[in-house]
Amino acid sequence: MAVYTHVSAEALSAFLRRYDGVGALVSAKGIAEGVENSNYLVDTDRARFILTLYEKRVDAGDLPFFLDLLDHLAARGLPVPPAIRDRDGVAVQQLEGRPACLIRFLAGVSVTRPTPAQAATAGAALGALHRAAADFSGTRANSLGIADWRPLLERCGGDLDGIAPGLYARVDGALAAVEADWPHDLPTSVIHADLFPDNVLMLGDSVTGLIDFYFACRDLRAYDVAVMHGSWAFDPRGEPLDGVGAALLAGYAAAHGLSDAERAALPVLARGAALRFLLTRAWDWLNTPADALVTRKDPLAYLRRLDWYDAHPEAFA
Ligand SMILES: Nc1ncnc2c1ncn2[C@@H]1O[C@H](COP(=O)(O)OP(=O)(O)OP(=O)(O)O)[C@@H](O)[C@H]1O
Ligand SMILES: N[C@@H](CCO)C(=O)O
Repeated sequence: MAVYTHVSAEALSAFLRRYDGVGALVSAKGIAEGVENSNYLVDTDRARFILTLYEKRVDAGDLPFFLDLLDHLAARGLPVPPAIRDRDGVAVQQLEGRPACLIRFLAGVSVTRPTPAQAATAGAALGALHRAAADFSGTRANSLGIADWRPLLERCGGDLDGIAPGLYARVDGALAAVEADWPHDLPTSVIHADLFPDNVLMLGDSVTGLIDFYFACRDLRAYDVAVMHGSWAFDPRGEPLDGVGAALLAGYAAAHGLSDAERAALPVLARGAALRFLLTRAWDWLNTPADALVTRKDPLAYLRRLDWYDAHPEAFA
């Protein structure tokens, strides 16, 4: 469970009183998903909300960018949850010593084993997101982009071999190959950069919510497609799901378009995305505080994807 910061009922009640019309606190439960921020499901006598307290990887200075992006996408009809402003127009508050936002609750559930039909609509939602982001002028560098992976590898160092024998050398070699082949001339825009199944809320085959924009940044659009491929087209252990990757790409291409150059780059972008999540998961695996209520995510599930991408260069043809 991702609850790093505990919120008392008194502090939460006082927090809610800053807002007009949200009602009085009835209950608050820590949410059992996620690893980055502390999230609570908050029920008042009027409605349901999400309370997010921003933790380790979210820089408070970036919050205005994320919140402006959510407002921009919501204004264009995307199912994203804007932060609610208090009666003074303030979205980012302080609660229990952390930056915190009250966020509109969106209906839907995230799928753990997507079908091709669900992957197609989720891919189309990413295409719609890229279309809507095209005229968003805000910008933020990718703080977990290709330039950051080697420093992260070196920070993990030989401890990686404690996760799996030979892991450091395997990642070092794979990263060198990705660095050598990385494309630098593909189209960029603001991208989500973490659109895993757990960040897409669905009812049946329809997308009802796109959440967790806290890695959004300006980077290659096709890298966003590769991040989605790695997280959607495999089961949680890293075994490929029949037809799901192809359906995801078809959904994205139909909604947005995917050039031949972008498609040709997907094999290296997908190996890069696999390394990004392998490395951040490995870092968390090695450094998660003992008292955190968080379920660590398995770094080796991304080693299996890396192996699969190496063995299937034809996957994106
Ligand atoms: N606006 C929302 N409406 C409904 N549910 C939400 C909303 N925001 C978050 N959630 C729920 O809270 C969970 C955790 O949220 P989120 O993914 O933002 O956390 P995180 O710690 O940043 O996660 P991650 O590990 O994916 O980076 C989601 O899986 C979802 O169940
Ligand atoms: N979605 C990521 C967590 C955010 O870095 C993962 O599952 O590893």
